[in-house]
Amino acid sequence: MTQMHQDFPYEQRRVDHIHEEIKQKELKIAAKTSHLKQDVIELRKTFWDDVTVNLDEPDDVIETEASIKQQAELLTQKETIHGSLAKELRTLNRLKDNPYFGRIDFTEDGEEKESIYIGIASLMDSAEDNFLIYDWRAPISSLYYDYALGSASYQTLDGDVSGEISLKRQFIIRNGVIKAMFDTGLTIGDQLLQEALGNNASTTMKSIVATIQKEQNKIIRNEKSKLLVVQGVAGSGKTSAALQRIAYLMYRYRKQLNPENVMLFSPNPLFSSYIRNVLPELGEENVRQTTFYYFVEEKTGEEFSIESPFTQMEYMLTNKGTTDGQIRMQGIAYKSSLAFKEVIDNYVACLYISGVCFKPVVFRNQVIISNEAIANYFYSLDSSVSLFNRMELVANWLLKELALIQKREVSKDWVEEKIELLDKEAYAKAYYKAQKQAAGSVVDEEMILRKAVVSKMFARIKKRIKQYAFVDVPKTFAQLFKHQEQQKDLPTEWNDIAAQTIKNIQSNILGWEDAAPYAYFKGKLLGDMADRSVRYLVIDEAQDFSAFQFAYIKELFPHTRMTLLGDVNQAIYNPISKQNPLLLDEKNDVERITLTKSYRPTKQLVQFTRHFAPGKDVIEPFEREGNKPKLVDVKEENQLVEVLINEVQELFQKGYETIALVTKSIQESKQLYKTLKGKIDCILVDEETYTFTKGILIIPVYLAKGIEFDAVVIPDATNKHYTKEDQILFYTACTRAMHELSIMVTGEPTAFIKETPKNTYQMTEI
Ligand SMILES: Nc1ncnc2c1ncn2[C@@H]1O[C@H](COP(=O)(O)OP(=O)(O)OP(=O)(O)O)[C@@H](O)[C@H]1O
Repeated sequence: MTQMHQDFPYEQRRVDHIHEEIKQKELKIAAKTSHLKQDVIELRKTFWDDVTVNLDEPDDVIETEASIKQQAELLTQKETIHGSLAKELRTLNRLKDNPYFGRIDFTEDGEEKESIYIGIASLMDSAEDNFLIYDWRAPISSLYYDYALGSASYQTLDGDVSGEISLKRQFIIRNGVIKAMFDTGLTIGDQLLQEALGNNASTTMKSIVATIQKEQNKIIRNEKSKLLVVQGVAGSGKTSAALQRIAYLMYRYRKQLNPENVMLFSPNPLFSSYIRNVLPELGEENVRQTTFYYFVEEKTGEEFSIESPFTQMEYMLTNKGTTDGQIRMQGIAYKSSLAFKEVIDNYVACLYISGVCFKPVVFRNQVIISNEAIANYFYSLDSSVSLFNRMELVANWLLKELALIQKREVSKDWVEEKIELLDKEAYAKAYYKAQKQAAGSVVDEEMILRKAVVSKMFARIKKRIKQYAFVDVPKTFAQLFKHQEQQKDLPTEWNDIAAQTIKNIQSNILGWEDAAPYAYFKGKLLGDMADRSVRYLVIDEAQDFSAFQFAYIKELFPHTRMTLLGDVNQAIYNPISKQNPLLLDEKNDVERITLTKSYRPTKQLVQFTRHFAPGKDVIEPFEREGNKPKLVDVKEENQLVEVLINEVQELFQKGYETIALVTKSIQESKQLYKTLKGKIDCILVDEETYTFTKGILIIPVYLAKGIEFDAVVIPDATNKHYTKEDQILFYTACTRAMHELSIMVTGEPTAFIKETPKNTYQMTEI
């Protein structure tokens, strides 16, 4: 019997003991909670009994206010305690089934040996003296992730603690029973990781705390740099590390950090729902989560309908050969660059002297303040004052002018007609107000009503003025595309790009490539508050952000610590350039971490896909065995559908639960769905799909990004379909597979397969 087996009875007894301790704690908390709940109900019922309400004198009012405040505070205090007890109960409940996953025996220099058990939360003994379980994020727990047996150290706020690890043990505990335990000499033993990765893919991402790898732990616990940039190959655990990092930060700064202080940009709503469970599973609330699309849409306002990145992608995929497509492609590349940001900055500098377009103030279809008058006032102000500060001065001036006009309007004839049209309620309201204002003196009822009518009509205009609606931002932005001939490094097709952009703006449409530039420009013109509430910003799939977009983000969050995670091999939106946020040559306060090991796929899948990875990075497989990818050459094109169906059914019979037919575009997905519908039970995933389900999914690669499936089938991998330019798309599609990959061709396969050694895949001819 091995050492591990010898300890089994001891370890199971310990688990049982912990189970008992937890039950006792639960009982105590339940008793406290029930008292508190009773208190809260009672307090709500008798809230007013203990409040002395007296409104006779100003002093009495103040006293009454204080008394209500005191009572409310008491209620809030009790509710908060109740909330934190409920949270504690939830944590205990999770620990009851699976109290811990690891143990290390650590002898600190000069101290006695201590057994440290590591789980998803800390647990103290009943005397609150000793830790029965340490939270995986506690400083001492980093020993488990970072070291094998032997000398080891960890950091605390008081300095480094060093010593010796003499045992490292892993557990799989379910429902309070130890299912397996392994002693390991390596950092984190392969067995547990093998078991985690060997399972079927899940429709929601799982936390990886039990098997975090050393290099991932560096990302999770990084605290030094203001900007942490992680380049990691497909399936290396970037998203997993990002989420565990957020959980770590929430724990490390639990006194200072609220969920609103952390923001996560994820690639699309489907992906957001895919990762939504991870933080709650770790006992943390979800943080602010959005996509860059929604973020920008909020900034641009309602003037435009903004094209989504997917529609842009679809346009590019289906219009590549057309003249419009070529022009647009050049436009996208230019508008993604820092050179374009400079063009905007130069244009904004010119606007200090002239050029901002204004809209007239209109009342009852009449211009009451012309746009020329507004422009004259704007440019009469000191030109050293920023544009947005001048906007505020203009707004104040307009409101004053409006007050004078409003006064004049009150006695005009049209008001009488409006009074007659007032409904009973409005009439009564105005009358009541009049009575109150008059307080005993003679009431000029008509005058009061006139004022009420006019004031109501002016209220909307005033509100719009306060929102700077008098500035014609779209028109001012469009002008940028008219006079740039003097700019250096303009793309050759600039005039056509400009014409395309102006046409879109005039139709109230913003192409995705114009969305961030417009939002940036609008912020320069009208003012955009730097967001100080976000202390940590995590950007997943960062390679899909253009240099322009990232520069904009940095201006909006000047004091925020950022973590960027991505893979240059998967940059499907932007042609990868030196300006890509992952490659930016930032010197100050930047730390870079590279992940080269791919955990998602089997060894055989990595040995195949790494031959056509677009970059030159090293890609190491995790040693998990599986089948070689399958290349199915269908000789007769009309048999393709039947072969495809057989392939999918075969995979299904093998027990795979998520099988994705990954296509290049949504157009291809829709076509395939039409063909297969009724023949097999399949689901079309498009931009409107917000949750991810098991089954046979038909999905375009740009929506499958970041997600994984048990098996991936590429329905058409011919060289006509995946040309040289589609390397990133093809690579991204193939790397979504965890266990199996099947590639179909009818004719010549794509060059990427042809250049891959034949011994890395199995070829079948049908
Ligand atoms: N340390 C780990 N322990 C267990 N599973 C892991 C670990 N690291 C990664 N994985 C698993 O590997 C898979 C890929 O992880 P993840 O999606 O985080 O990678 P990624 O780098 O974001 O991938 P991609 O860039 O291809 O979208 C997931 O199933 C994840 O649970």
